[in-house]
Amino acid sequence: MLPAIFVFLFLADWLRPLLNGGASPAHGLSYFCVLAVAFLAVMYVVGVFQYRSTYTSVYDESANRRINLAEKLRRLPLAFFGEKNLSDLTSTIMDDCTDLEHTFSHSVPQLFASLISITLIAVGMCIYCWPLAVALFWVVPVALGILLLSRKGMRRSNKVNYMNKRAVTEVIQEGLDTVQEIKSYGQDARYTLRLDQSIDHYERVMTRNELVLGILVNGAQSILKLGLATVTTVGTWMMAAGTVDMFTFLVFLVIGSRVYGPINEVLNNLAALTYLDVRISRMNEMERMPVQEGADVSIDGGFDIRFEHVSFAYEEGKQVLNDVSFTARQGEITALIGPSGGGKSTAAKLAARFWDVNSGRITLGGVDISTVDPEALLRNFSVVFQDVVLFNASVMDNIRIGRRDATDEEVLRVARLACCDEFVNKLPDGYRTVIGENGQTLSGGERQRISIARALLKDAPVVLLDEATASLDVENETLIQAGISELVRNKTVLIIAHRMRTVANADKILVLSGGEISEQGTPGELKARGGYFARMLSLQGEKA
Ligand SMILES: Nc1ncnc2c1ncn2[C@@H]1O[C@H](COP(=O)(O)OP(=O)(O)OP(=O)(O)O)[C@@H](O)[C@H]1O
Repeated sequence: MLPAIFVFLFLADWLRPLLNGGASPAHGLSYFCVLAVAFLAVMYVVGVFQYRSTYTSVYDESANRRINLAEKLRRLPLAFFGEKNLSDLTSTIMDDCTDLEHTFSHSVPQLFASLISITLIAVGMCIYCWPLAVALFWVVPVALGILLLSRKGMRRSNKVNYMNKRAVTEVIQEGLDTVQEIKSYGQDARYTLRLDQSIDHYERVMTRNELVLGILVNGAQSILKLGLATVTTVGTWMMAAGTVDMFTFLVFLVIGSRVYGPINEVLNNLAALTYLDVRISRMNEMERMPVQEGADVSIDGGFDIRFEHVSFAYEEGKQVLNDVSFTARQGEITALIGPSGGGKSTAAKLAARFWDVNSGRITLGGVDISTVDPEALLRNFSVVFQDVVLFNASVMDNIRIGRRDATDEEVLRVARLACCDEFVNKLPDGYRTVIGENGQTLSGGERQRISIARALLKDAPVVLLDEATASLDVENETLIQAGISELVRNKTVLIIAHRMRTVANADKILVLSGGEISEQGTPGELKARGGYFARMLSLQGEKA
């Protein structure tokens, strides 16, 4: 905008007298040098201000958006993560936010700046000589019209591109996650073919969509070029008719050669804005997901867990638990056993409100857990699953996750109880050794011992042990019993195990089969009844 004004002032002062054969210019070159410097200074100050207000605020906003999305994810029920691909969620938080950030820091400010300067120039030119202004600017609404009319198609093709790109990411992610299985079962060629096909498809569709987009944007930009031709034609005709002077005609030609640049920017930026729709709708989808609500109440009526007529299905029509009722008492060990897929892990996860029940209710110390905030509820739980998740940190820090403010001595005590000493002492830096992503440098049994140490450190009143010792050999399982005994002392313990020797000391055993409780009682009672437990005992050659 300012350069155009400068050019106009200079031409009006220096060229008009020359062309009209009149007086000499009113201002000398030095005046225009000072004016140029002043204009440059104003442009610089405005630029800095614009950078600060636009970029800084956009990046701040972007950081907040990422934190809000991550915070939202944290509060979503686990069901959400079961249905979603994790790489997809990461892409939404990182890539989509980056796209939004880039568009709002670059395209949107440019779009508004260009629109404002074009409007001001157009108004100025209309006041100066409206017929030539019409000849110069008639192309703008036509070009914008073409682009706006094709927005629906652009949105559709952007969505297809986006989905195809996500599909490629998923195939790559799956390949990385399952590299061991792919190699073991000789699936390399099949996997590579699948990856090739999905990349090929993505490229083909994207090239076609880009071509369509290119034709539309270039078509609109080509229309713009007609503007200069109509200015030349109308200007020449008006000069011949004596209704416009040479200087005015020249001003329009000069402005005409400059003004279409910003208009092209507007067209490009408008096209870029259509890319955002699908990204914004994905973020909105995430933000609209219902979170698990509940009050931050402390449980003070003991820690008995009661299942009252609980039914649950992960997917509609596929019932996993059916009218299940039982009580796991504080100070007792309640064991859940039964055939694979019977619903044992599901029951344990429902008790910790990883999912919400479909009907019936679960109470902890008499409080309906669906009314308790999941984080507040989990403060009462120590959980040891078979699939242990470890962080890329030292052994010490991985155990300290159980209780962040634990001293080194407390961490070492529980580590010893969980029999971690034996393998940790062989690591190069002992408890300070960083164990790699998800503890990849450790064996299954070692990872499980760290997980038990974590639970010991947390010392919560309710303990869930889901196949907690399944990765340990009999010798280590026996060794670790001291730690487990300390972990479960005076607690409400729900233990899931396939080895009958692991549950032989339980106070109560529940057999979950087909989502229903088929047997319950003490180990002695169940053995005498000759049902599932007794059969398993004899199959595994163990004594209750
Ligand atoms: N996240 C999930 N989404 C959908 N279905 C699931 C999910 N987790 C488990 N299921 C299904 O629920 C049923 C019960 O699974 P669950 O893991 O509770 O059984 P389990 O008795 O613990 O089995 P196992 O002894 O083999 O660990 C199974 O049919 C399983 O396929």
